[in-house]
Amino acid sequence: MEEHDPNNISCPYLLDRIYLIIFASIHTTAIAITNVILSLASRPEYMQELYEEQLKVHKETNVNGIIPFEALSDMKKLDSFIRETLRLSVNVAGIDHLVKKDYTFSNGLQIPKNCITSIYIDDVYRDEPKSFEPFRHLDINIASKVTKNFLTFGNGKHTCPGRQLAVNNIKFFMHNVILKYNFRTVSSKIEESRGTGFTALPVETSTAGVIFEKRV
Ligand code: HEM
Repeated sequence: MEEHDPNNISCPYLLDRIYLIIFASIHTTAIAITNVILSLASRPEYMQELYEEQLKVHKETNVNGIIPFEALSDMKKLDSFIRETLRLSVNVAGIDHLVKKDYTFSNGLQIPKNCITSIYIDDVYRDEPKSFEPFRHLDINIASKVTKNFLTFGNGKHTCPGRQLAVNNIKFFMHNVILKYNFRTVSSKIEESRGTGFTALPVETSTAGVIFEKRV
């Protein structure tokens, strides 16, 4: 791909970039939604609590069957469930960055310029227990909030700028699915994302079946 010259805007260059962002944003959000569906289907014991919350939000806020954007902040339990799923379904390593100048860490470890580094994300998450506790983040109520031990959306200068949009989409989607269906895994067991190398993708690799039953 050609280099970007701010004094001579190239339409093909910009379109290439936009195409990449659209592709990446849809793919990452779809993976996250699949993880949340699998996560809840694996733990149907939380379904009723989440259903009651969605029903309350729907009854209190819907206008002609449509809920307003502001209603998203009333879905505290759903938000926490999503964050806990995102916390525990990340890749073992990732968030690759190019080192732009020689760098020495405080412990003496040196990384030369032009190296590509990956973060050992799995290790960062050991700051908190690895057990799935869906309502651990109730006080945060913004599943996209970046903290030192929550790296799903990266951190620092290049933190994902689409994270709020992604979480909003996941919340709207889950709100509607929970209101319409009861669902559980075919195996009645917890189905995890399956790792391929250091990545964890539910979509391509998981063969877990999920049964959806329409609510009456
Ligand atoms: C659940 C969904 C998503 C996940 C897990 C995700 C994750 C990430 C991660 C880990 C990064 C790298 C951050 C870093 O280098 O520190 C990133 C960057 C980025 N994301 Fe997302 N993302 C998601 C959705 C989206 C959406 C919906 C959009 C756009 C509408 C988007 C646009 C971007 C862009 C433009 C960057 C590059 C930022 C930069 O380099 O400064 N992402 N994302």
